[in-house]
Amino acid sequence: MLKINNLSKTYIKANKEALKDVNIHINKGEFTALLGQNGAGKTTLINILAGNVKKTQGEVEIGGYDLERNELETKKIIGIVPQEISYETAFTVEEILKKQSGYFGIKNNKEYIDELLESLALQDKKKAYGRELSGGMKRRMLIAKALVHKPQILILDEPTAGVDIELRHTLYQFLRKLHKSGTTIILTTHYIEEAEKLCERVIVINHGEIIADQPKDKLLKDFSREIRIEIDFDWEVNIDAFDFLKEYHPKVEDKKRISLKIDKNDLTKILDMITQKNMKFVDLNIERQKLEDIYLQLIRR
Ligand SMILES: Nc1ncnc2c1ncn2[C@@H]1O[C@H](COP(=O)(O)OP(=O)(O)OP(=O)(O)O)[C@@H](O)[C@H]1O
Repeated sequence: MLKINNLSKTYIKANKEALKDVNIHINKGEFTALLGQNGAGKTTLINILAGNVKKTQGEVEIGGYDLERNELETKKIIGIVPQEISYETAFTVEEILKKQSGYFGIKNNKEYIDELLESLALQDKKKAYGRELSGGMKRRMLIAKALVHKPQILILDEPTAGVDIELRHTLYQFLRKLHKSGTTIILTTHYIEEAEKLCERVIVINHGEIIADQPKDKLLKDFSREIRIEIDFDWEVNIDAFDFLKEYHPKVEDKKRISLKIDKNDLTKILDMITQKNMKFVDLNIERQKLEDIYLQLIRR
C-alpha cells in the first residue's frame, strides 16, 4: 500500500539531514505507530508524503503510484491530518468540509459529512466557524477534513496533542472503527500508551533513521524477557541478607519488600533459592515491560 525506499531528506539551508535512508513498507489495512522524539524526522516524512516537502533522494510509492510522477492519484489515496492547526477560520465546519470535498470533485456527500461529524462528536459544531472551535475540536475537524474523500490511507501527525482524555477516547474509538473498516492508518504520537492500545505495528525513528520496525506483539515479547519483580516478606528486610541474589540487583523498596531485575526464565530458580534460605515470603508482584519502557531503551541505545 505504501512503499518508501531509501528515502533521504536534507534541509539544505539549515544543513540538516532530517531523514537518512528510510525504508518502510506498509501493507493494506495495517495500523502502524510512528514513534520518535522531538525532531526525529516524523513530520518531515509525513510532509514528504503530503507533497509539502521535496525529498532529496529515494522513492515513494502510494497504492502503486509514484508520489512525484502521479501526484493527483496519490493525493486521492491518502488523507493527512497535519500537526499544525491552521485552516480557514472564516468558514463554517460544514463549508470547510464541502470545500475539501470539492477539491476531489466530490459532490452531494452531505450524508457522509454528517456521519463523519457524528463519529467525531462534532455534529453540533457543523455551523460553527473555524475560529470558534476549541483546540480539541479543531483537531477533530482536521481529521474529518482528511477523510472527506474516503482515503485508503490515513496519516495522523500527533492528533491527540492537547486533547483531553475523554475526547482522546472518542478518537480511539473512531480510529478503531476506521481500522476495522479496512483503512490503513499511520499514527504519530508522543503518548506511547496510545500506540500500545491501538496499533499493530511499531516503527521507531531516531535522528532520521529507522531504529525499530516490528509487530507490536513481537516487540513486547522480545523485550519482555527481562522483568522486575517485587517480593514481600513477613519480616523487615536487610539488603545484606540478599547478597546471594546480587546478580539480580536486589533493592529494598519498603521495610518488608525487595525488588529484583530478572530474566523471566529464572523466576522459579530464584524463588527456590529464597525458599532454601528459609526466607518466608508472603507476596510476589511481577511487572512486565510496557511499550513505553521498550521505546526508551531503543532510543537510548
Ligand atoms: N523546514 C525546515 N528547515 C530546516 N530544518 C528543518 C525544517 N523542518 C524540520 N527541520 C529539522 O529537521 C529535523 C526533523 O524535524 P521534524 O519536524 O521532522 O521532527 P519530528 O519528529 O516531527 O518532531 P516533533 O515530534 O517535535 O514534531 C529537526 O532537526 C528539525 O529542526
